Amino acid sequence: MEPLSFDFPTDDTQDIARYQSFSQANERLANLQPIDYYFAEHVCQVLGTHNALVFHLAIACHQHLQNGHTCLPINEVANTYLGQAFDEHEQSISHQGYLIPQPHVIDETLARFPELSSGESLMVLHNQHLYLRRYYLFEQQLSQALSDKRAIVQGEDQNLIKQVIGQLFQENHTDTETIDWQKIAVANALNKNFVVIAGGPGTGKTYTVTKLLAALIMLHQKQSSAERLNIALSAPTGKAAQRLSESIVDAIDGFKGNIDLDVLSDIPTDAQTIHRLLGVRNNDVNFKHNQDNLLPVDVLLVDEASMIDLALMTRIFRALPAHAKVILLGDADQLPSVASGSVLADIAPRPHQGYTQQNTKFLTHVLDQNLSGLCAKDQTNTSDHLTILQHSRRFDGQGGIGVVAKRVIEGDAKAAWQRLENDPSNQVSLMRSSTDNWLTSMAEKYYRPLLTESDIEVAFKQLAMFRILVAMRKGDFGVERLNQRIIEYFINAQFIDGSQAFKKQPMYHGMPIMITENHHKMGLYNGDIGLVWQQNGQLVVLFEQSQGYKSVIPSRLPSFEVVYAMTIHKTQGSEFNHVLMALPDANQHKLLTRELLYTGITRAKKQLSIVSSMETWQQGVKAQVVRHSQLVL
Ligand SMILES: Nc1ncnc2c1ncn2[C@@H]1O[C@H](COP(=O)(O)OP(=O)(O)OP(=O)(O)O)[C@@H](O)[C@H]1O
Repeated sequence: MEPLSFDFPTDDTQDIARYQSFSQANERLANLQPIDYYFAEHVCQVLGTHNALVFHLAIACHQHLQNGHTCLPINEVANTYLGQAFDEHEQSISHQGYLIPQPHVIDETLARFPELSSGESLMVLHNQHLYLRRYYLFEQQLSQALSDKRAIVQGEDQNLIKQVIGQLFQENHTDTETIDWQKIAVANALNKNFVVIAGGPGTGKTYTVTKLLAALIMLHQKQSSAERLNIALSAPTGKAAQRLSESIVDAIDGFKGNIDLDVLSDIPTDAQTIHRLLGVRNNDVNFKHNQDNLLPVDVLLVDEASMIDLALMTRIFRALPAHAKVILLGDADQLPSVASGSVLADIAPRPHQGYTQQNTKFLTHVLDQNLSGLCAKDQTNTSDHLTILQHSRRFDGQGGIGVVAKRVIEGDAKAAWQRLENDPSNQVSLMRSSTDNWLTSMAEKYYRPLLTESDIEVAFKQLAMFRILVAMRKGDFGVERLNQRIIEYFINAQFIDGSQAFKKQPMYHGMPIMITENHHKMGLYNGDIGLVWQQNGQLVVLFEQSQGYKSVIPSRLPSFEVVYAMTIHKTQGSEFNHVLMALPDANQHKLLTRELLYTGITRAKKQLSIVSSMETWQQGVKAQVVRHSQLVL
């Protein structure tokens, strides 16, 4: 392929420049990756143009995708420099960058390429946003699938629904003003095939959805054939799937005596990862289940939906039969997925926008309560598919963890900090001692017992007690350094044999590890946690399974790392009794966001310790994750 050259317009703001190669472009544009450059080159080649603006917008579009956005909003990049950078020491410009012009210039230029708006070209222009075609199609397909499924189903037997809900929620509300959001969440899922039940930790998402599954089974039993309703449970990670299974088992136990046993026994308890559900194929990015080979399910429940990116969510919906009902559970305030998109946050707008008149009428009838207050004033902006559970049973109004989490997500850094400084509930505290002090005291208390424990069940319970959470991999408060410091402490204190632990890869009894890549054949996935264990004279690594443990010889493990400390991103879907969150120095706080802090805080069940300066804290609470997309419902 002939390299393209780009003649830049000559004017006061733009030098004449000509890229003959990636390295030339790299001299002018900071943070340019070869893949950004070659994508842009390919776009221009297909469009048959040497236009510098199109070339640079294609670079920006590709870079946006790498940064988690699904598209590039043209108006936001107009009048900004792409790839301009400064040399801080010399206080001079290191990369001149490219000035993206005013919106009307962009519009006029892009209008010369009608194929961009056809949806068929490599880069697609849609509503003033540029996409890579693949992501445009993902967004379009998902929007369509969600709209189809969330439509209110006509002809449901509302009296039967009312009867079933009456059986499941027997408590007599004399106070007709009180809104029971759990009850609304159940009813709201019975007249449509797509719902989101959102809420913070402990708001009863799993409890509610278990009642919902019971309702669906009861309706199915009363309405139709002898065939069982085929319900699948799933979550993005192994850990989250395991927690979902456990919570559903607990909820079922709690319902015994109130709900018929033959209904409860039809509720499945075995959740699997989404990848396993869809069926991973070796050396193939496509799943076994797709539009040509649909999943054999009537109801699909997906937990921890905030972790699911646009591409995976689209693939889930592609693989579903038209009649299947989808229930997404999640906390929309948490960090979005690692890969592109922020699907849950996009489709669960907060505060709730209200319901359509039709849906409000349905809820009012089946719940036998006047719910007109839930009807949206603006009927063009409604969220029939959404219920937000409000009341956390884990964090009652008094506990410090719940209060700090709430203040952080509201953006009130000062109030959150004051609570950290003085918490009457003794749940939250600021660690003011030196790093050596808190690190060794935590390692002594929580991690040292693992070194001498001989019961693997007790060891896994001990490991779930505590975790150090950090924002980054590198730096003094990065994962790598903190893990290394704990190992060094154990060696210096002679709790472990230094000659063993200082080999290239430390390996000793009671060492916790985390898998960092998927290995489908071995059934080990990125984020799975194991314990190195002395067994019959040799070291193996044990992983918890729904029943028993998977044992793997260390030499056969996919890549992994020690996990005394881990990044907040990786803890999504997990919880610990005690969390210590160590935040980097103020000058590294660019990575910190409100959502990151909230996610870290809400991993703690009983105790939360924070290592941070006030300045870092304030900056973190102020910054919010921004993900550009046009996925709205
Ligand atoms: N209506 C209720 N009555 C009694 N107990 C409830 C009710 N709702 C929830 N709970 C209890 O509150 C606890 C938290 O509920 P649940 O696990 O369903 O919350 P969750 O939102 O799924 O939490 P997480 O996000 O942490 O998974 C559980 O012990 C559950 O049994």
